[in-house]
Amino acid sequence: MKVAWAGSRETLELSDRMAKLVANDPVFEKFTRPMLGRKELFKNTLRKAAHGWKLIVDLRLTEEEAKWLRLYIDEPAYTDLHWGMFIPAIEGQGTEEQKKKWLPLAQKMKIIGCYAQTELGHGSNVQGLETTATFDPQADEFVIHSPTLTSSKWWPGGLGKASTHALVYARLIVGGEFHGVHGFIVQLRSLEDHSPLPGITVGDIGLKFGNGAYNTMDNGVLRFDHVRIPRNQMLMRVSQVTKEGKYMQSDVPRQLIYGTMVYVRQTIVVDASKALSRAVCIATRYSAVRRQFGSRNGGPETQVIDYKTQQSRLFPLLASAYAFRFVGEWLKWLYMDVKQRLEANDFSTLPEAHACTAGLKSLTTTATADGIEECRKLCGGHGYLVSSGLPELFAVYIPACTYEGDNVVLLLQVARFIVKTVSELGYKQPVGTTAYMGRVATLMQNNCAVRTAEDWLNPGAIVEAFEARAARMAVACGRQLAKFENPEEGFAELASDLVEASVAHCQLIVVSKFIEKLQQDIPGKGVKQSLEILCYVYALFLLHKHQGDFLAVGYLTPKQALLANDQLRTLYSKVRPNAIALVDSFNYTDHYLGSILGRYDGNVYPKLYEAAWEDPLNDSDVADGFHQYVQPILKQKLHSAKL
Ligand SMILES: CCCCCCCCCCCCCCCCCCCCC/C=C/C(=O)SCCNC(=O)CCNC(=O)[C@H](O)C(C)(C)COP(=O)(O)OP(=O)(O)OC[C@H]1O[C@@H](n2cnc3c(N)ncnc32)[C@H](O)[C@@H]1OP(=O)(O)O
Ligand SMILES: Cc1cc2nc3c(=O)[nH]c(=O)nc-3n(C[C@H](O)[C@H](O)[C@H](O)COP(=O)(O)OP(=O)(O)OC[C@H]3O[C@@H](n4cnc5c(N)ncnc54)[C@H](O)[C@@H]3O)c2cc1C
Repeated sequence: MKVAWAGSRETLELSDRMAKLVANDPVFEKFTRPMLGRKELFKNTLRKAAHGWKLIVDLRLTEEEAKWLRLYIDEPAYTDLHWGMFIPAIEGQGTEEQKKKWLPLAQKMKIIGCYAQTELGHGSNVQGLETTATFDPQADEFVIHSPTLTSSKWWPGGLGKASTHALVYARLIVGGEFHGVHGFIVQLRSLEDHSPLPGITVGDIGLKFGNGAYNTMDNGVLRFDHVRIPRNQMLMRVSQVTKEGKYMQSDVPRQLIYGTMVYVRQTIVVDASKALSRAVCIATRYSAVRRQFGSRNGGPETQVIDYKTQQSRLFPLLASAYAFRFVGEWLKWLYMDVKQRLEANDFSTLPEAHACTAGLKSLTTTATADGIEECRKLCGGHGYLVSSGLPELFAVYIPACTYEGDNVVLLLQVARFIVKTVSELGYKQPVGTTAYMGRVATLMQNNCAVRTAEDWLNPGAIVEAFEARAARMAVACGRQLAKFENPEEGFAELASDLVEASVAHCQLIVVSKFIEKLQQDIPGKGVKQSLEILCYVYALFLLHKHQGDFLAVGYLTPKQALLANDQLRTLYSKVRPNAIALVDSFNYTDHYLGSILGRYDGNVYPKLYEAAWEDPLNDSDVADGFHQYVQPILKQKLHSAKL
């Protein structure tokens, strides 16, 4: 199962090597992180990033190894935005000449870049950005300016203190005409002494949610006062401005300017399974250690993992972690395919890639953020201790529901794609993830054939149920929209229903990709069978949770919904014997898990007890401040017993 989770034996060995490298290096210690003040915390992150980079250079790590190293270091740093957004943006939107100039500098870390798109006033609405880039043909330069307070760049990671350069998204003005938002490489700080260049005001935006957590990152604010950059620092693959001041659009679609977001959304889906599996690993191991009630004749109490309620909350999350792992693998493939096509100027699959990355980013991050919090509750009171690892994991993870596109805004993008597909059904055969809509007549007509709980153990029955639900919800939205004279007004009015239809479509993708994965050759005794059980748990859990949808569209009867739930209970009993093995298969070191509750050796209580004494409050028996603030109250002489 370790191999199945990792993807291959080579990846398992490689990731294991990187995990151990990090776990055994004292520089990457992270247990004191929540106790550190902001300055200390940030300096420590700089130290870790420098040490990480040194290892990459000294050990000549490959890109793949460096990515695993970053994962196991487990600390957001400015380097994420440099490698994860600044470099990919130049790769995707720069001309060959621009790539030749900027990529070697960035890849050798001679410059440090960030991705400065969001502003104080606008994040989701990219076309609403206010920063301007006005072309001055006399000087052959762009003038970058922040005309209002709300145009201040706000949020970019790495901008606050570390970056020397930024990829700034600004409204292009040529000859007094606006040409929409484009990307510009702007130097922010001196390469000599790191001080801000003239016309640049830059700093950190302040503390964020939770202790430690995302506060290792210097999310920044940036303002420009008529800052001049050479013309060739506008990324010009999509459109060009000539020396003479002529704006030219190439054949490349304008949406390619959003290409970096598509890339990162894809990586976020892959990462969702890592964050969720980590929380699930902690909660599962601890649920086997923890015992409450049920002692008979002086025997041991019941392990909480044996309670059906614990299983019905925990096992769907375990199954979701595996489901997200496999859909992430598929999405990576889809992205690589689109990337190759884009390089060959084939843009036909870009809308599908946008809809899939946006929808799956939204679906998996929402489920993961909620899942981490559920795991905290599954660990009872001890889950609330920082030493459980869950509070910091939650605090660091939840912004994923907002960054790279607010999850609701992204589902509305999926809705546009679905509605368009439905409206074109008469004359255009849908392909890819919407191919099922080509069978819409059958899906609208056929009803579920399940008669017994065992009938639900059938991939065909499951896929058809999810297809029928998604198709019927999409068609219902299409019919409702048709009643509006103005389609945009209709879209705004029906937004909540459209979001639900998008969720149904995305859940169908995850379920189908899990089932497709099981059609592959999966070596290892019992591995495929265990994955099949998890796949059914994932699908039937969703079906149970959203049974209202399946019933409302008239595909299922209440009896069939009840049978699905009966089958789910049986499946939980099948997961139980292998639950610990299924989380051990993630192959996480204790360092990476960062949790006393999730320790591999299960030695939870002695370690919790020991850790309590390490809290600074326990440095002395009498706390600082006692004599000043508590003792006077204790010694106070009141005239009356009543206050
Ligand atoms: C420590 C030691 C380390 C050592 C070093 C080791 C190094 C190793 C390597 C490490 C690598 C690390 C990797 C880490 C990964 C990165 C970490 C991530 C951290 C997160 C940081 C966060 C960053 C951000 O948040 S950046 C800002 C993101 N912002 C958004 O997402 C904004 C959301 N809004 C939008 O996307 C748009 O504005 C939108 C889509 C909502 C609306 O846009 P619009 O212009 O108004 O468009 P619209 O009219 O609706 O649609 C027009 C048309 O275009 C289509 N469309 C829209 N978007 C896209 C798209 N992206 N692609 C393609 N097509 C798109 C849309 O569908 C419409 O189509 P039609 O209907 O056909 O016209
Ligand atoms: C930790 C973190 C790191 C970040 N890093 C970066 C970075 O490196 N670079 C960068 O450029 N940006 C970064 N961002 C910014 C991030 O991309 C934006 O915050 C994000 O895109 C959401 O935009 P917003 O803040 O404008 O939200 P808003 O759009 O203001 O959202 C507020 C509410 O309005 C709703 N809403 C908005 N529009 C609609 C609509 N059309 N229909 C229905 N509901 C709507 C949303 O659902 C949400 O509930 C980061 C943000 C965070 C939290």
